[in-house]
Amino acid sequence: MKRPEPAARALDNAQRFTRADRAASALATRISEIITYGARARGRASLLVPGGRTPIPLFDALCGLDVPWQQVYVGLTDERRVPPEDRQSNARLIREHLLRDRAAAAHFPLLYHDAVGDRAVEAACGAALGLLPRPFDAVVVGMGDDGHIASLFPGDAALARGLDPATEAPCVLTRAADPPYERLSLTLATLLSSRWVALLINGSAKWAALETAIERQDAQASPVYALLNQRQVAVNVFYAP
Ligand SMILES: O=C1O[C@H](COP(=O)(O)O)[C@@H](O)[C@H](O)[C@H]1O
Repeated sequence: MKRPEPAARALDNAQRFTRADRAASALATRISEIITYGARARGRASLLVPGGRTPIPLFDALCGLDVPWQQVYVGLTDERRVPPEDRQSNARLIREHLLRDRAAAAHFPLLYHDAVGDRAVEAACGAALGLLPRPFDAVVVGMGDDGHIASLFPGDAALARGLDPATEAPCVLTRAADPPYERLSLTLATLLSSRWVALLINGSAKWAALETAIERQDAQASPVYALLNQRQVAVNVFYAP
């Protein structure tokens, strides 16, 4: 089967590094340039980042860089439905690894809210996101070995809503199998409302999952395919084995 554009282009143009810390450092430098430019040009800049283990070296590299952080609004691509002090919280991860050193001056609206009812939780997520300048200056997306992006999981009941390019919903509630938490995920349409997008992946298993996604051409089976195979904004893949 012919590899579809623009997904194939994203893979062909991937920036490959020999080590994860080198990929993290190059991505941190690029992000610092983008958000510094955005803050100077428009007064405020926004940066969305994923949770998980992969971006930790990126956060460690980025937090000490010379950026007008007090003009930067940091947000998450997704969150677990747990309070920010919980060990599973992505907000806690961001506070521990990114919002320190120079980056401690950045703004960080929380996606999680202890609202009652699923729609209220989604609405609170959307309201928090509304505090970030749009289009976002830079969005970094992570990916699981199963091809999930943000918290948009294959087989999840909310996946179609999360991938719908026409949705006006900024956030959807989803459910992960492992660990079994309810999640809050930005919809793909929201993730793509950005001036610049990167996909950060480490490890040969994730690269193989990316290639499988492009071969299968099925976003329901591999949500990352929907991220790669769109023409709204180019996806810059940063990869280290
Ligand atoms: O649960 C999550 O998983 C993915 C991938 O995490 P990693 O540990 O394999 O890097 C991440 O992109 C997502 O934001 C996070 O909530």
